[in-house]
Amino acid sequence: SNIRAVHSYEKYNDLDTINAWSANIAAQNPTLVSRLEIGTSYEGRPLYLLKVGKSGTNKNAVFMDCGFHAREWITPAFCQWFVKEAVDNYGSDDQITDLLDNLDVYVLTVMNVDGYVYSWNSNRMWRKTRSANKNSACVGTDPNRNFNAGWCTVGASSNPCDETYCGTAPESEKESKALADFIRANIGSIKAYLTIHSYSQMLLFPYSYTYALAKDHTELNNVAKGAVSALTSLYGTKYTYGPGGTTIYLSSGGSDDWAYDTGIKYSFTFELRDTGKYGFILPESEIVETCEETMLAVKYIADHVLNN
Ligand SMILES: NS(=O)(=O)N[C@@H](Cc1ccccc1)C(=O)O
Ligand SMILES: [Zn+2]
Repeated sequence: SNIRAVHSYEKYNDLDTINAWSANIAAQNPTLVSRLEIGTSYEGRPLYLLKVGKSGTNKNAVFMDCGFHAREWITPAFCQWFVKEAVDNYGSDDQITDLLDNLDVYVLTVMNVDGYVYSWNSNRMWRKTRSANKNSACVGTDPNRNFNAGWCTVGASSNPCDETYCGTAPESEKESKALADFIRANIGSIKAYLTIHSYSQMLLFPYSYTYALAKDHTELNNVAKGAVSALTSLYGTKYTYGPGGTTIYLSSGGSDDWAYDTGIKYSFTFELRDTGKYGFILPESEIVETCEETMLAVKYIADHVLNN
């Protein structure tokens, strides 16, 4: 039908509503927001990237994505919240104004668009992409096992029927390749990579594909510590933080490890609310609090990037 759902920041929005929202927020804030397409998905849907920041030349940037895993609906909700907060508070909130004057924030609101649509229409617990696998009836690749970082060595499966299927090769998925191509093309300016997942209430950083400490471990650990205390200060939500391998589990092919090894020092994975009571099916009543507290952590990291 041609009836368009009304967008709300306090509800989960389907992909059509999100795409209408991203077109509108760019059109209504032409000096702060522009929308570009960085590729198309397996099923042919556009991958829209929002560029948020005062227009200027050779600014540094932060890249943030949401919706890697289809069922993690709180994450696109947070990416939308971030953009809304940025445009609503630019000019009034000093931290936001400083941030957007000096940094661009690239926001990929939904990375796994096909999976997200499938989780709305067919299987709420879907995780992977929706690409066909040769010689298998099983569908999809885990996009967070599909990057060129220790690819398919630990914590990933070469069985297309598994939830952590690594794909046929690094960046085998059109969505992974589009993201990696954009970052490679802008590697000189992108100083931070934030990938937003749920659930567990954790702030993770490289590595997940090995227990070896990242060369920047001490700094990343200190930034994570500060970001988590900023987050916790609002509603008391408890987060743990540390390298992915020891904090959650060993896993390879993750986008954060790939971004870090590609030269983006400030690479973090957020695992938003909750710790398992509702899990991926976080009630809409928790969207606002989750977004508000996560904003504090993201602003803390962006501030560190700006001042280092
Ligand atoms: N969001 S989640 O529940 O799927 N957990 C993540 C955990 C994770 C986070 C960062 C790098 C690798 C793995 C996952 O991809 O398994
Ligand atoms: Zn995830």
